[in-house]
Amino acid sequence: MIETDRDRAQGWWTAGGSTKPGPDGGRRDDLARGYKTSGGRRKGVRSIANPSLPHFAKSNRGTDYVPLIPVPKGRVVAAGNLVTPGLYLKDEGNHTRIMSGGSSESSPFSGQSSFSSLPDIKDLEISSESGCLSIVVLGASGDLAKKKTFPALFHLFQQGFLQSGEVHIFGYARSNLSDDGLRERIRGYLKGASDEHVSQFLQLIKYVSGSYDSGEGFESLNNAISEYETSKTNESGSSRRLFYLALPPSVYPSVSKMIRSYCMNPFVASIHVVLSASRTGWSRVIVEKPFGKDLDSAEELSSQLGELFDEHQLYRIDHYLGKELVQNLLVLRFANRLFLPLWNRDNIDNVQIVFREDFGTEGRGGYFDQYGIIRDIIQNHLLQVFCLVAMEKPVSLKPEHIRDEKVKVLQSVSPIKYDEVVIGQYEGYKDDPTVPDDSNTPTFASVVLRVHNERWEGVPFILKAGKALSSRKAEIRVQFKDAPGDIFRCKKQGRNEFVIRLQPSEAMYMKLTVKKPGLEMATEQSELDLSYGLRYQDVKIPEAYERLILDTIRGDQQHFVRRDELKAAWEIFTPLLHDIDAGKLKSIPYKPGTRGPSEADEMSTRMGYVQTHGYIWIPPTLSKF
Ligand SMILES: NC(=O)C1=CN([C@@H]2O[C@H](COP(=O)(O)OP(=O)(O)OC[C@H]3O[C@@H](n4cnc5c(N)ncnc54)[C@H](OP(=O)(O)O)[C@@H]3O)[C@@H](O)[C@H]2O)C=CC1
Ligand SMILES: O=C1O[C@H](COP(=O)(O)O)[C@@H](O)[C@H](O)[C@H]1O
Repeated sequence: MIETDRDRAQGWWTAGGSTKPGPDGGRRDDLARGYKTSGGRRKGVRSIANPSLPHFAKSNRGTDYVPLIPVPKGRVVAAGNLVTPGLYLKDEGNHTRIMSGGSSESSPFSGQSSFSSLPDIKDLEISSESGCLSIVVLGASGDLAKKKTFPALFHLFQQGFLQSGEVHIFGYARSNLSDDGLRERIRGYLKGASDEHVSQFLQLIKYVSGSYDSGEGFESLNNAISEYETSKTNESGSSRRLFYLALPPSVYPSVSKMIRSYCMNPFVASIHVVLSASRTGWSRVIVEKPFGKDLDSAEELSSQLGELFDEHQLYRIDHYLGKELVQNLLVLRFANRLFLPLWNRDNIDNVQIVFREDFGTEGRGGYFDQYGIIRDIIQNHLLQVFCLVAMEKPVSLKPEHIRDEKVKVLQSVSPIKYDEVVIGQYEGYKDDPTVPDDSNTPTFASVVLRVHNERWEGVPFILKAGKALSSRKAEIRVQFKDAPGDIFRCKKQGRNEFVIRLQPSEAMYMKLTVKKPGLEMATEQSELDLSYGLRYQDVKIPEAYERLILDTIRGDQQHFVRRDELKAAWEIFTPLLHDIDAGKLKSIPYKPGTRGPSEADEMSTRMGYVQTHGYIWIPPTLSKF
């Protein structure tokens, strides 16, 4: 990409790069990012006097230190204008050079160690939790935005996490809408509050219309953001800018380039320099799934986004990671002595992670047919849950420590065996006019993952998802082995199962064998039951999106998918997906409103799953006590 007018106007300058000099002596990757460089070799920045300035942070991407010196629009950069101690910008007509008065020996570019005592870039960002906040919803006219994104923002507003005085929300899309037009579209989705409260929230929203690939719209968007910032702080740019891409993935690359070129907080950029302590803030981008269709396309998308943003600026959302009981998994596993010695191949026979929906693709057939249930649910939502069930204990709760462990367990998954896969398609799916008549796309799949490590060797993890089934639920079912030495002769009644129901009606329960109350010495299946609705009656469980947007504002990436995690996830499923796409595995038809193909239940039995018979759950009630 070539340097844009906006870059010139906003005056982004980098002082280095890592690849070949570009045509003007700048480096190619800097040009690709839309920055203007100060020289092919790090000439202009060699002599920064004070390497311990807190204004530099290292790139997560590599070994380079590439400071960006922003020159906001309207600021006159006179030759020798001092911008920060030891650093100044020298205007050289077409070029601005970053200069300093110090010696080259102390250059921070002479080696990584120069920066070892500097705060991590993330710490710098987390510290800037106050100041005005601009939330930009791209794709504001769409389904996800009105059903999930705006309602989540509204709930945060209701709970005081977004304050009228310091937040503004910008909707951006192609549709020709007025501010009020967008507000009226959203209003009906904002539930559980007075009209007055809803109106207060809606007043925070402004709409900007523009295309997803031209500078004009994004320039208007940036002007609107800057105007708001100026009205709050008398200075454009001193804010936190959050971009939510509620868009089809096909436009991610162009929209990301536009954001990068036109809309970033000009005082804090990717690999950044903060000009003064008062001008802090950040720019972060939330990206929705699907992140690609297979390993290659996902990697291509990751590289495109990686050219534009640092990993710490990218929040790849998987809304299952925002669900209450998914967030509880690590606490359950690692804060309870009870589970520590049991959670392994010696005690656990099999694990099921199940997603069921009692409705079909409902108007989304065109999209769905391109992806199928494995890409839609299993490769992301269920695999994330799988990671939290199967991973080892992280060193700490730092996001990187947790994500390191997730990557490790993904990398330990053996290649999927096709006799451990069942795929199905519900009858009637192809009635959707947007679905081809010969579609083999699965709307149901059950896939066994095997983890080749000391803890899990031999334990099948059955990941099962389906649409148009008999019920709606998502749960994790950990089935334990039989108790050895069956002196009660109760083995046939069923095994211990620990069930974590993610939805609906969040609950966790342990199915176990007890003495049947009464005079006889007989046994039966019962449960230790923690039903959230009963135990936490006054607690409103937050929506996944609400929680994850708040995490992004706080700069906590724990519940977001890291690039290498995504890659490892695609590595597991890509060969299978390619073979399904090529018709090598056929979807078995099943009737809507059933359990899916019976072959899936047969496979679960083959994997060792023993169904409990005659177990009846009596929902607890306090009425008798
Ligand atoms: N706190 C609470 O809310 C509690 C609720 N309960 C309720 O009690 C009921 C029974 O509980 P539970 O035994 O755990 O769950 P279910 O009876 O729903 O399912 C038990 C297991 O059997 C499988 N299964 C069901 N039907 C068949 C079939 N025809 N062939 C093969 N496999 C089958 C299910 O698979 P699949 O997942 O594919 O359906 C699941 O793995 C449920 O409704 C449960 O929600 C129980 C305890 C506490
Ligand atoms: O990501 C998706 O998730 C929904 C199910 O989400 P849930 O929170 O209601 O369980 C699913 O319907 C959709 O197909 C998929 O794209």
